[in-house]
Amino acid sequence: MTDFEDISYVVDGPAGIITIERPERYNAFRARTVEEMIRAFRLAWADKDVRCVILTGAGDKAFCTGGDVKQRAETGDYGPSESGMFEIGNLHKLIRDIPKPVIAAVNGVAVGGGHVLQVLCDVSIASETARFGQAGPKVGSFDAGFGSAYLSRIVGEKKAREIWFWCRMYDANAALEMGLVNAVVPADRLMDEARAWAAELTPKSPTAIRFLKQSFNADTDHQAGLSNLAMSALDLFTASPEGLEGAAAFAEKRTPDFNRHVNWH
Ligand SMILES: CC(C)(COP(=O)(O)OP(=O)(O)OC[C@H]1O[C@@H](n2cnc3c(N)ncnc32)[C@H](O)[C@@H]1OP(=O)(O)O)[C@@H](O)C(=O)NCCC(=O)NCCSC(=O)CCC(=O)c1ccccc1C(=O)O
Repeated sequence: MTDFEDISYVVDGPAGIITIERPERYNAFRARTVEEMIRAFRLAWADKDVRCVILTGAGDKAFCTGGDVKQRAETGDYGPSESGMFEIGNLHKLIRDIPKPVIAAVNGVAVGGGHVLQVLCDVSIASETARFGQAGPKVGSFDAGFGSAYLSRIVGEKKAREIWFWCRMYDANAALEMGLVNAVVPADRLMDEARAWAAELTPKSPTAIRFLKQSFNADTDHQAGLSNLAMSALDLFTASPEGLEGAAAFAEKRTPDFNRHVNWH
């Protein structure tokens, strides 16, 4: 496919490889990026030769840094898309619903909505240089759906709350220790390792894997409802003065001032 602008999609043996191609924005996504990823995942779903998907980012700095905060500071949204929608929730559901394993090849920083993407992948392989974390409370955003609920299934409630409330960054070994990733390899071996994991799937029964994936998902599928609610809440929050202050502060490279928004009910 050559008509992608923000991503690339290539089929390499049994793997459909989706690469976010916005290194100048640390592979942050805008509405168009999300829409293109959805198209690529659908191509991978329909292709009988593709046995798994590898999701990665261009360059050696970032896997994905979530929503494009500069775009949000400029226009108050994540920019135009063909559908007119910002379909991040549909992308999350697609990563879960595609009946083939999705491997995150985390080549750099995975933060905010970018971290949520790697959390939702079936397995994650990290380069030694990868870093992980959530940033919502720093930039006027949050993911109260899969990004928090499913994360706590992976690392446990205490750790998930630490990750979200304190917005710290964790290195690849810390991520491995807390079960956030499956393996850590030197940066120059990352894609070979991801391809090797993909090749190992080839002789396995695709139908058994499909049933297994659906079975794992069934246990947390109720979180899709939570995710819908969270997206609606986030739409309101990001347009609020508090949400806008977070994005503006990031774009202006200053500390946000949330003090006047303290408002407990
Ligand atoms: C990632 C950093 C920690 C890296 O720090 P550092 O190594 O010091 O590099 P920098 O100099 O900061 O960054 C280099 C360069 O990249 C630009 N950049 C980085 N991140 C972004 C971004 N997200 N958007 C736009 N641009 C970005 C940065 O400005 C620099 O450019 P220069 O031109 O050189 O100045 C650090 O960069 C950092 O903390 N980044 C911000 C991370 C962040 O806050 N991400 C967004 C979190 S909110 C979110 O993702 C919402 C997602 C979403 O929309 C959503 C909605 C509804 C439900 C769910 C979701 C969801 O979960 O996805």
